[in-house]
Amino acid sequence: MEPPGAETVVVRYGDMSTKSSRVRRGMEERLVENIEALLADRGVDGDVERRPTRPLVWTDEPTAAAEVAADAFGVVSASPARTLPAEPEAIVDAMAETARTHYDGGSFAVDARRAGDTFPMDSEDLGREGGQAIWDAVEGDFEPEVDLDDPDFTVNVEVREDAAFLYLTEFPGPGGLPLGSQRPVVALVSGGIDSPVAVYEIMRKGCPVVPVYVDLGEYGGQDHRARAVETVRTLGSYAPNFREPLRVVPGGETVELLADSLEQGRMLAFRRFCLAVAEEVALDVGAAGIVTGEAIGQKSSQTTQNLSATDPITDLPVFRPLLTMDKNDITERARAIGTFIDSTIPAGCNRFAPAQAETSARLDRLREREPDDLRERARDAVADLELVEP
Ligand SMILES: Nc1ncnc2c1ncn2[C@@H]1O[C@H](COP(=O)(O)OP(=O)(O)OP(=O)(O)O)[C@@H](O)[C@H]1O
Repeated sequence: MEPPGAETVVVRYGDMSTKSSRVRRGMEERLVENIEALLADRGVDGDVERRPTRPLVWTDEPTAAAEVAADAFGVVSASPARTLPAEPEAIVDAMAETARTHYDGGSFAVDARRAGDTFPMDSEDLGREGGQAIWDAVEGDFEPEVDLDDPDFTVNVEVREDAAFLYLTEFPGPGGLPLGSQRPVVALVSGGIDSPVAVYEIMRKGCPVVPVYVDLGEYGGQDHRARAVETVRTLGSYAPNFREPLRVVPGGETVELLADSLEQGRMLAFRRFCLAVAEEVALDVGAAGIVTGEAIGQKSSQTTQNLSATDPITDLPVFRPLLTMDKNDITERARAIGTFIDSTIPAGCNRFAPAQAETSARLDRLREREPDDLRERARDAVADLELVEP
């Protein structure tokens, strides 16, 4: 719902506001570019204006533009709004007009906020005057009731030094930092439920992502790969100006070798191979680290002991945004961001996991058992990777 005369979107951000003014300015510019790219990608008109603390989108489609802006990383919320002079009379009149258009009975409230000290009224008085104006505007047709705690209808106003913004709805955003405000990372995407959520979470913190899928050959198959491609496509819709093709790295030969030669430690040797692959790609693209979808104890291969045995294959930091999350919460997140359906494409792959899972691997034993040339294998596989545009 938008107020009559709405012609803008008020964009609010969170963590960026704690930065120094120089850093914040850079991030605001980044955020503006990202919102512009999202609007263009989704075919919604809008001109984004960088303003201190509140970027605006000038648009003929405020509700659609607010929904798009609320998908930008860094944004806490976005509201389709009407811009008004920062003057009590103009604001109170617009509140009454908004109520005449949208109020259809029940309780109501005015939520007024004020920044700066040039406005000649405090927010409580503005709320009271606006409430009275709304009451007068609708009492002929309804029996209005004021309820400040749980109203059916709320008219919000944010008064700033140079303008006021009247709005009825807030679309929640992901929070975090604007994409591109951190160095890129390489993400290992298997297309399961977890790794796409990990990618989303690291993007939410500002890191552009180079996605990598290790093809399992006979142990994977077209559908296993399709899950990765589809989830990367969905994730790309949040990052149109940072979209990277999926790097599909042929791992079939190594997976077969591990399946034939290792019972104990097979999964962990494969995980180490994946990390070595990711490191090769990271060196190539200048990425600052590697992202996986692992969470402590979610699978036998993901005990803290096992994680400590896989990481030493790489010198890069391994980022695990889901480390302490529970499966239910991860699944809920996957549904919310739209990757869940893709992740549940039946992959029908052959069983690579050993009958007896290892939960407390020792690095020295793992090194003895795994092929000596795991790194070279990773290097060779990366040399043969295929770029797949999702
Ligand atoms: N074939 C693969 N290609 C790329 N990365 C992979 C692959 N298999 C596993 N990974 C990485 O290792 C992590 C743990 O792997 P695991 O086998 O436990 O996950 P999964 O169930 O296949 O997928 P997910 O963790 O995405 O739900 C994944 O989150 C992912 O980051």
